[in-house]
Amino acid sequence: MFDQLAVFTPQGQVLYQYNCSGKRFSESQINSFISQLITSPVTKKESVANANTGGFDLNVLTVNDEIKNSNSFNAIFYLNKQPEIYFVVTFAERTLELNQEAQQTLALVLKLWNSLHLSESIQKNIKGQNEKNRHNYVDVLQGLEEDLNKFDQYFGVKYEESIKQEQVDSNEGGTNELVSQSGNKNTKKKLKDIKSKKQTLGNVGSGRKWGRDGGMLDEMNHADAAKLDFSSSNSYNSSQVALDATINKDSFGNRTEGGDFLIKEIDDLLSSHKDEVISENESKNNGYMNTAFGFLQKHVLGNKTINDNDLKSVLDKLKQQLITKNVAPEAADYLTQQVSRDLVGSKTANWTSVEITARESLTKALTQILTPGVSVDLLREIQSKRSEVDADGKCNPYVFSVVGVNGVGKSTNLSKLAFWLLQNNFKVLIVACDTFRSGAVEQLRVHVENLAQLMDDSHVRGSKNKRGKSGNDYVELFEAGYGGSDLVTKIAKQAIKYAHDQSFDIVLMDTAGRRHNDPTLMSPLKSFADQAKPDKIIMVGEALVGTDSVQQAKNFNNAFGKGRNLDFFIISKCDTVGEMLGTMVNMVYATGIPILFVGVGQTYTDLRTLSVKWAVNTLMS
Ligand SMILES: Nc1nc2c(ncn2[C@@H]2O[C@H](COP(=O)(O)OP(=O)(O)OP(=O)(O)O)[C@@H](O)[C@H]2O)c(=O)[nH]1
Repeated sequence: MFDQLAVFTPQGQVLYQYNCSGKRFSESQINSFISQLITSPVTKKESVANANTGGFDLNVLTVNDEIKNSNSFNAIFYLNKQPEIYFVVTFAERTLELNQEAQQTLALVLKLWNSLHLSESIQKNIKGQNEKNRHNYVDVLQGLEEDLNKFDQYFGVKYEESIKQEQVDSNEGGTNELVSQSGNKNTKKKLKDIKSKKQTLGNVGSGRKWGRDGGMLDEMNHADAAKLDFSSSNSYNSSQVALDATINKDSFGNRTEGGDFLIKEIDDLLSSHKDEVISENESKNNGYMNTAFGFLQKHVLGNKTINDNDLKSVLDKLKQQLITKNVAPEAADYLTQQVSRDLVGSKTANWTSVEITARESLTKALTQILTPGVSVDLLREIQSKRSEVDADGKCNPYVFSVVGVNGVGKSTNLSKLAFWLLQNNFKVLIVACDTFRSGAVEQLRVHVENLAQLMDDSHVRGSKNKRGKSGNDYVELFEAGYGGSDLVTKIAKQAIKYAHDQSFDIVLMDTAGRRHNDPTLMSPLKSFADQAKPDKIIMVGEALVGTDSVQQAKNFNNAFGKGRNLDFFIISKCDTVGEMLGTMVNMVYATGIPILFVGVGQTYTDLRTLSVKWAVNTLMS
C-alpha cells in the first residue's frame, strides 16, 4: 500500500492530503520534495507513461534523507503547470507492485481533480477572478471547500473499490475458488490494512479533512459505510454482521392503509444547500428574497403580460444555473423551453407570482422527466401478474434482472430491492447469474442469509431450508456455480421454472458487471434478455461525477436489441457525491428510462425514491 498522497503548491501549501499508513505526511517531507525537485536543478527524475498512468505524464523520484528528521522515500508525481500544483504519491519501497499502485492512484486522483475543475478554480482565485473575502484577500482555495470534500469522498470510495477490483482480478486469473482461498497475498494484506484502519480511523470511504499544514482536522463520519460490503467472501464465514446495523426501518418507508410498503422520498439531507430549501408557502409569505428563484425578480417586471423579450435574460440565467448543476445543455434547453412556454403570455401581479409560475413550470417539466411514483405502479404490476393463474393452477413469477458496469453496486442494490419486496409480502428468489467473478455467488449468499434472518430471526445462518437451499421460506438463493455465458442463460431459465413450481412471487437475477463500451462483454446481454425474458431490466449506475454515466446508460439501453430497452435505473452511491442530480436528469433525458430508486448508503434500507420538490430546490439553489 502506498504511504501518502499530497497535493501542494511549490510554496508548500498543502491543498489536499490522504494518508494510508496512519503516518502524517510531514512538512519536512514536503520540504525535502520541494528542495530536491524544485530547487536542485540536477535532480534526476524518470518519466513514466503506460497503461496505468491514464495518459498522464508522471515522474518517479527517490527523495533522499537530505533534511534532518526526514527519511528517504520514493515518490511518483505529476506537475500541473497552470497553476503550478504538485500531485505526489509516496511509498516506501520501489517494488513493481507499489510502483503500479502509485501510478494508478495518481491517475485516479488527476482524473477526479480534473472532473471537478479544481485547477481552473484555483487559477481563477490566483488571478483574482473569484470573489474576494471580507479582507479583500483571495485564498487559492477560496470557495472550493465543497468541491474538495467531494473530491475527498469520491477518492476514498474509488480507491477502496480499486483495491477490491485488484483482488477480484488476481482471482480471475486462477480457478473459481473463493476469494479467501486464492487471493493475492499483498492485496489481501492491503484490504486487511484498510479494514483494520476502518476500525480505528473510520474508513477509507469516509472523508478526512486536512488542515493546510497537513494535519488532520476532522473525520467525516459515514457510520454505515461497509455494512453491506460483502465483496470479500470472508464476510460470509465470519458472519459477524451486526444485523441491526444493516437496516434502519424508520427512515426506509411507510406502510399505506392498503398494506403496500412504500419507500420514502429522498429528502433534503442529501442536499448540500439544505438551508436554502424553502417551501412554496414560505416563498409566498416572505416574498422572493433568498428563494431559489430569487434571481428572476431582477429581470421581469410585475403586473404585465410577459413576452419572449422579457424572458430572454431570465431563461439564459436559468439555463446557466442548470448547467452549473451538471445538467447537460440539451436537457437544460428543454427545461427552460418548458418554463418559457408557461410564462410567455401570462400576466403577473407581482414578482412573486412570476417566481411561483416558474417554479411550478419547472416542477411540471421535471416531473415529466423524473417520473416519481414508478415504484407504486410497479407494485400494482407485480400484483396483477401474480393474480393470473395458468393452466397448472400456478402463477408466473415477476422477473427482474439487474445489469451494470463492475462495482457500481448491483448486488447491494438488488438486495435492497429484495428487502423492499419482502416488506411487501412477496416471496423472493435471488438468482446468481454472475457466473464469472469469483466470490460473486458467495457474496450473494451473504445477502440472502442476512435477508432471511431479517425476515425471521430464528433463521440459523448457513442452514438449508426445506428445499435444501440457502435461505428460508421468504427468500432463497438459486445458484449453479461458475462458467461461461451459456451457463448464465441456462441458470436464468431454470430459476424461472423453479420459481414458478415453488410459488415464488419474484425472481431477482444478479448479472456480471461489464464494461459498457466493450462489445464482447455487452453482446451476451441480448441473448440473455431474449431467453430469460425478464419483466423488468434495471441498470444500476453510479452517481458519477462527469458524463460517463450518460454514455453507460445509452450503451446498456441499446444492448438488448430492437424492441427491448432498459426499464429502470437505480442510481447508487448518491451519498458519496453532492451534485448527482444533474447526472440523473441527463441519464433520464438521454434515454427516457425512469429512475426507480436511488441508493443512499450501504444498509438494506438505504434506498429512496426521487422527490421532484427536492430536485427543483437542489437544481435552483
Ligand atoms: N456508499 C454507498 N456504497 C454503495 C452503495 N451501493 C453499493 N455500494 C458499495 O459499492 C461496492 C460495490 O457494490 P457491489 O454490490 O458489490 O457492486 P457490484 O456492481 O455487484 O459489483 P461487481 O459484481 O463486482 O460488478 C460495495 O462496497 C457496496 O457496499 C450506495 O448506495 N452507497
